[in-house]
This record gives sequence, structure tokens and C-alpha cells, in this order.
Amino acid sequence: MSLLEIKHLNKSYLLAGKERVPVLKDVNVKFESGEFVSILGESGSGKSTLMNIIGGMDSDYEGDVIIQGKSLHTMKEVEIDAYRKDKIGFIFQSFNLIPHLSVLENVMIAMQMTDHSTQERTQRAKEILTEIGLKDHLAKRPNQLSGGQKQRVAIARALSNNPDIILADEPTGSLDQETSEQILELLDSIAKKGVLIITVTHSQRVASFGSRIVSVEDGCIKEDQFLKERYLSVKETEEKKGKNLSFKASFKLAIKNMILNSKRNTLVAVGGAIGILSVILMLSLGNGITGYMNDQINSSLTPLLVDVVKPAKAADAGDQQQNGGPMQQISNEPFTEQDIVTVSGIKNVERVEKVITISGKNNMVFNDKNKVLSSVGTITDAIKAEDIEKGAMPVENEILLTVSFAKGLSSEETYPSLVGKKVHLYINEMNDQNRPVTVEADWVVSGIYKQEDRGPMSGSNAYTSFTTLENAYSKQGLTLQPTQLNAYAENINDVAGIKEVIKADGFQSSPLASIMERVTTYLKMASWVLSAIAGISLLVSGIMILVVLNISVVERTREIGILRAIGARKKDIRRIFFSESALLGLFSGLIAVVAAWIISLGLNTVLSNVFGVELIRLSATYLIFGLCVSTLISVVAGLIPSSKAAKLDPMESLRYE
Ligand SMILES: Nc1ncnc2c1ncn2[C@@H]1O[C@H](COP(=O)(O)OP(=O)(O)OP(=O)(O)O)[C@@H](O)[C@H]1O
Repeated sequence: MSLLEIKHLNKSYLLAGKERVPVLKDVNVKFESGEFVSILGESGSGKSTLMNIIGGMDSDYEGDVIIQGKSLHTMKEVEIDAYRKDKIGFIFQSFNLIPHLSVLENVMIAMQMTDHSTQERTQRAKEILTEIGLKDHLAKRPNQLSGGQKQRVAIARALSNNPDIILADEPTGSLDQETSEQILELLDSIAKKGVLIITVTHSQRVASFGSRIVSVEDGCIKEDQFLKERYLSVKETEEKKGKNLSFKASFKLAIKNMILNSKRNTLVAVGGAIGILSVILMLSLGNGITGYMNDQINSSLTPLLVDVVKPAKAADAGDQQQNGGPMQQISNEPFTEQDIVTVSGIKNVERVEKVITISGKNNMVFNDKNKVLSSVGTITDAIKAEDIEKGAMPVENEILLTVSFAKGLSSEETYPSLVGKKVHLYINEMNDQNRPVTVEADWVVSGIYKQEDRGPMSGSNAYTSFTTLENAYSKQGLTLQPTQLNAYAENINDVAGIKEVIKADGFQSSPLASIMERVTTYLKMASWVLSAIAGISLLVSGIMILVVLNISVVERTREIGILRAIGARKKDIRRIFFSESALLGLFSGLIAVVAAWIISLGLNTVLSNVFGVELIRLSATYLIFGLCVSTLISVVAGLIPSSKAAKLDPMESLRYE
């Protein structure tokens, strides 16, 4: 059985989609191991076409190419890839080395797709390079080598997987006579080890160097001349197991290529980063503003407090004169005992405070001075002990006066002395029969309250406990009903649930809290809308990455051809470009994250100097989100170019100028 047998091989090209032009016509030839065959012919006679078919780069032909008894036509695509990788070593006239890899890496690249360890690969590549005289050039890039040296690297690469056949297309075409001879001797020494060498040439001198000349003319074999005996030595075989190009190897290739085009890649990454950066900043600003609003609300409202009001029935609205101030008269109805029991019974409500503000019907007398008191309200948690200028919070039968009222009742200078003194309060009410009744009480001033803006009414106000007020009312046979209930949750997490039950029971949370809630919801919505608008620039960066990767595929068509020639599968090529797009996205995301962090620091410093608040609240979630989105967009944008690269025809890619 011959090592390689070609039977009735016919190949034609379709020109302009119509006419079939025959290039190889019924070629029949057999090759054995240890032969150094030169395929000699004029330019255009079909030599390279024959080589590509033998090398498994072109499967569009008629006839059979049989390698060690197995027809290439019967092999699946993966088997052909493995055949190229394990059995064939390619050498090209123009060397076809990968420019961004070192000499050592160019030789190791074919072995990346085998199960040899990195150490084994490095050792083997170094051995081959030493054997062919390139020991001192391992770290150089191809553009730092002479033509002869480049061709030696290409030979070393072809030898790296210990192939059975070396296909050399015009291996000395770009070299001077002396270097050509050295290369031919090198090839001869490889044949001596039992490898079949097939070179293509149109030089009689080069052809005469080998053991056999197959002359091709116009797609047919015209002559088959045996010049010398073939070498009979048997080539050492080794067990080979193929594998995919590892993620690590594809990332390494991608990084090297990115470094080679670092300027362009940095510009693209910066462009992409602007989109991500603006989204992160918008989200952080939204987060900052809503956070600031919430902080403000929480510092002025007690976080555990749910204030409950009872919306007035339209018909009852006029009957509210008795108890509440102007606001309550219009909008709220007093709570009944049953209502209070209901609210107190809500799950997770720790306690309930009864609240009322009586306005527009109060007078207070001290010594001989009678002053109108705007409102008498109940003490709630909103009245803070630290705001008491003098004295203490009122207990039973005591009352707390605001500074401005105390000044009016006493004088600008003497008002602090009111603390501990008895004052007389009159409240003009109506009883059930609509007759005027005056509620009267003698209470002791417990303290002076300086925070006049606090509480439902600022100015001339006084505060006492609900029970104290209730007792004074009951002395006149009147029932005091609260117009607001302050329900305190056991835990901050229970607040939302309590609010829901309150709504379900027909009550309402105080309008202020729900307005604030609505405002923060609107702010959140606004920040998402702004982020979405900023997100449009993400689309632009995605398109930019797509364009750049497409250009990269076109630029690296030859490299793709080389990789395919040395056995890379479609998925290996896809993986290289996929890694490149993911890396580009990650790089872009990193730039955005670092920039967002620096900008937020700068802006917050300015904002806190000018307004005393830091409004950009950058969270780790936003940064991770930015990184992920950037990588995702890039990967999605890279899908089309990477599958385009994988689909490139290896032969066409190698011919690409
Ligand atoms: N993709 C293609 N489409 C159409 N015709 C092609 C294609 N590739 C090669 N040919 C034609 O096939 C013929 C043989 O080409 P091939 O490259 O095999 O010749 P060659 O003998 O290797 O030439 P050279 O020594 O100049 O490299 C030429 O006429 C060429 O124009």
C-alpha cells in the first residue's frame, strides 16, 4: 500500500458562475515515504491546486486521494482537520508565519491543538529549532529574520507535529541560490527520516535536487522521472490525540493580537467605555438623589411610623368642626374606638398613638394675660426632647409651649420662667346638640419647645398628651376622637406590610409619606430613563466593535488560512475571535469602571463643597453591571465576525492578498 495515491483526479473552477475551466485532468500518481518529489511545471499548470487537494485544503474535486488506504472523500470535516494537523506539514513560498508570534510560538502553535503539555511542546519546538540552526533566534518576531531563517521557521513549524508528508509550495521561490540549497538540503535530511516531501517548483535546478520529478503540463502529468532511490528508513510514529485550541491558548493569541493593534483597540475600548460610563453615572446619580431624598424623609419622619388617617365621606365633610384643625375638617374623619382597635390589632404594630390637633378655638390665660393659641396638639414621636429649650416633655396635666407662644403669654425676657407655672386653657367646642361648650383646664407648663417649624402648625402652639386633653373634654361630657393614629411597626421591614393592611381596611397612610414615596419612585424612573438614553451609546459601541472585528477578520484572513492549514478547526478560529471580542469588551468595561470611580470622586467632592451632599452613589453592583454589560455587548457584536472568520475557506484565505 502506497503512502499516498491519487486516482483519476479531476478539478475544475467555475468562472463567473457559468463556465467550468478544467485545471487538473485525470491525474494518477502514487507517492511513497522517504521520497523527495518535485512537481515541476509552468506557472498556471495546476501544481498548487494539486498540493491543496493533497493537503486537505480543497475537497471540491472528482476522483480519489487515498492516504494510507483511506480516501479523503470519505472523511468528515473534523477528520480532515485532524489529517491536516497530524499527517501534513505545510511550507509556503511566502513563509506564512504569524507576525505577532515569536519564532518559538510560531512553531508551537500547531502543537497547541494536541494533548502535549506546555512543557513538552516548548521542549519539542526548541529541539526542532536547534536542529535546523535557529537556536539563537527563539524570541524574535518573523519580521526580525532573514528570508532563509523565515523559511527554516516554517519548516520547523511543519515538522512540529511529526507529519508523514511535507507539502512545500515553492519553498525556495523567495530565496537566493545559496539559501535555497541549504533549505533543499534540510528538506532532503527530513526525507531521509522517512517523511514524504512533495515540493512544487518551476525550476529544473530545484527539481533535480530531489529523488523524483513529476512534470505537470496543462493539468496533466506529462512525465514521472525517478532520479534516485527513495530513503527506506521508517519514520518514527507517535500516538497523537487531537483537542480543541484551549481557552487559555485562544486568549493568549487574542491578547497578542490586541497588543499588536494596541492603538486601534484602545481607541475602540475608550469609545465603548463612554457608553458604559454614562450608564453607570446615570444610575449612580439616580441612586444618589433617591438615597438623599430617602435620608431626608427618614430624618424628618420616624422610619417605624405609619401615620394613619381616615378619609372623610363626602357627606360628612361638614360635620368635622368639633375636633380637627382646618386640614382635618376637610379631609379626615375622626377614628372610632372600633377603628383604634382595628389598627392596634394589625400584625407587627407595636403600639398606636392617638393624634389630634385642635385649631382656631383655643385661648390661654396666664396671670391676667389672655392669648389666642393657634393650636393644641398631641405629643407624638415627632416632638423631640432635644428640641426643648427649658423644662421637659409634658406628663399628665402638663403642657409644652412653643417659644413664640410663651413669649406672647409672658414677655421676650421672662418667658423661660413660665416653666412650672399653672396656665388656664379654654377650648370653645360644640356639644351633640350643637350648643357651645367651653372645655377648661388648669395645666402646668412642662417646658418651652424651641423647634417651632416642627409639628403640624408652627408658631403659637402647645402640646400635651392625648389623655390629658381627653380628660378635659370628658369633664364637659364630650368625647375626644383622634383624627390621626400613629402606628409604630416592630421592625422597619414590617412598615410596607402594615401600610398595605391599612389600605385594605379602608384607611390611608398620611399623604406626606405617600407623596414622598411617589417622588422617589418618579426619581427612580427618571434615572432609569436617563440610563436607557445613555444606553443608546452602548448600541453605538457594539456596532463599533462589530466593525473593528470585521476589519480584523479581513486583515487576518491569511493568518486564518495558516491556522486552518496547520490543523485549526472552525471552532478554534471562532474561539480566537470570540476571545478577542470578549477581551475588548472587558477592557472597555474596565476603563469605564475606573473612569466612573474617578469621576464620581471628583463630582462628589465638588458637590459636597458646594451643596454639602454627595449625590453620586456608585455601588459595586453598578460597577459589576458595567463590566458584564460591556463584555456581553462585545461578545454579541463579535458573534458575526467570529463565525465569518470560522467559515472562511482555508485555501482562499491562504491565497488572500
Ligand atoms: N479560485 C480559483 N478560481 C478560478 N481559477 C483558479 C482559482 N485558483 C486557481 N485557478 C486557476 O487554476 C489554474 C492553476 O492554478 P495553480 O495555482 O494551481 O497553478 P500553479 O501551477 O501553482 O501556478 P504558479 O506556479 O504560478 O503558482 C490557473 O490557471 C489559475 O488561474
